[in-house]
Amino acid sequence: MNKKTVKDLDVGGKRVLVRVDFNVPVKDGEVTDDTRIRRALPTLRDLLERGARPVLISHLGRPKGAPDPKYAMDPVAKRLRELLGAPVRKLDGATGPEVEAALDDAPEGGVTLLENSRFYPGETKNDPELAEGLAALAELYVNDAFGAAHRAHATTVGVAEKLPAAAGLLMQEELDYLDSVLRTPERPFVAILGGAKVSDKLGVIESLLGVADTLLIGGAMCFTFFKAQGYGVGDSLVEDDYLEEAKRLLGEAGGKLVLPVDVVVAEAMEEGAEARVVPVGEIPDGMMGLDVGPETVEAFRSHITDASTVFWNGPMGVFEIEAFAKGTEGVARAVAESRATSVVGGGDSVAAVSKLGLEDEMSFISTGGGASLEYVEGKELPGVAVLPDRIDRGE
Ligand SMILES: Nc1ncnc2c1ncn2[C@@H]1O[C@H](COP(=O)(O)OP(=O)(O)O)[C@@H](O)[C@H]1O
Ligand SMILES: O=C(OP(=O)(O)O)[C@H](O)COP(=O)(O)O
Repeated sequence: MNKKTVKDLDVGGKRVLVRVDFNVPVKDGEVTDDTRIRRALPTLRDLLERGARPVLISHLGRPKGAPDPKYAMDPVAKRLRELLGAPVRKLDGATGPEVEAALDDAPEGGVTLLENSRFYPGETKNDPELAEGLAALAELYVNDAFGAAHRAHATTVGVAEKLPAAAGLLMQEELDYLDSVLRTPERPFVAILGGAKVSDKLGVIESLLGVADTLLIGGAMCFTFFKAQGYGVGDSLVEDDYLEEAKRLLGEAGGKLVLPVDVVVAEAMEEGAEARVVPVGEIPDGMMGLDVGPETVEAFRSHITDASTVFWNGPMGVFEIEAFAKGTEGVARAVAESRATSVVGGGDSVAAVSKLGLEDEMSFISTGGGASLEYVEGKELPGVAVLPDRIDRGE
């Protein structure tokens, strides 16, 4: 990676705004997977050791541009406090005179965590006024939020244009690893896609098919393909705007694109719902597909076993609920057991792998799902593109 990093900045005594991706799963006020927080610690520790005063900002979930207690950063602050071993102060805003005044009183040797950036409507619009307000909080900017680098938002792009900026250590590690392994993968290269951000991910399938030898599709997105094939999908999640594209992709991809042969269905996506396995094409009306079935897991496993490189983003089903977790578990175990170089990316995929205690069996855990997908496609990530290049001394 030829970008300036935090190591190139003279941070001593300075206030440094750090964009982190603390978009972690939260249940009943507790962070249920802290991978993204732990992975940001090296940058935070480096800044603290060099006498900087870090001010952290992140989004959490997808609130609609206004404060929403469900997405407040307090549970994240609590977990960060336990992990960092230095004081963590959490503020209830992310910009404005009150925040500025609070930062003027910042105690030495700790970090300040700002409130969810998506409580501000300007964040996702990359509004220059919000970026200006954020830039007023610090003297330097560091982006360590690889998981959000594919978003051109005020905290990832706008503010980077207004302050001296650099990449954080996690950002550097992610880009260096993904560059070395996925841009020139050892073949066969098998990509596995799942999850629920269907409209985000359907768009990348075409370019992924250009890079991978086989693409295994599970999660919610397979139902758009089934519907495009003319199958009944009951109440499963479907992206109707993509049906034509799905049809075209199915025609063009041939055997490269592998869909489930059976699915787990239930009447509702909830704990205790009665689940059963049905062949694809036999999803009853009033039921929804919430996981891939056992025959699919076996079929996917044989592709994974033959692979030399595996890239996985998105759980195969609603793994948070026991009855719909077997597909994700089966695929996770197959990837863990394979001899392939394996990269797992995405907040929920990583949560699924760590829930099973399989992190150490993967070659690399990427903190970004959508971001790693776009990177593998060969796209430039806006949050990276905006950072200044590193010019070696003597050049
Ligand atoms: N068939 C399905 N129907 C509805 N939701 C699903 C289905 N399969 C997986 N999901 C959900 O997808 C979510 C993760 O999706 P996504 O955010 O795209 O993955 P990642 O964070 O790994 O990139 C999980 O919360 C999971 O419950
Ligand atoms: O969780 C994230 O992406 P991922 O689910 O693709 O890994 C990032 O924090 C980006 O979140 P967003 O997709 O709401 O912009």
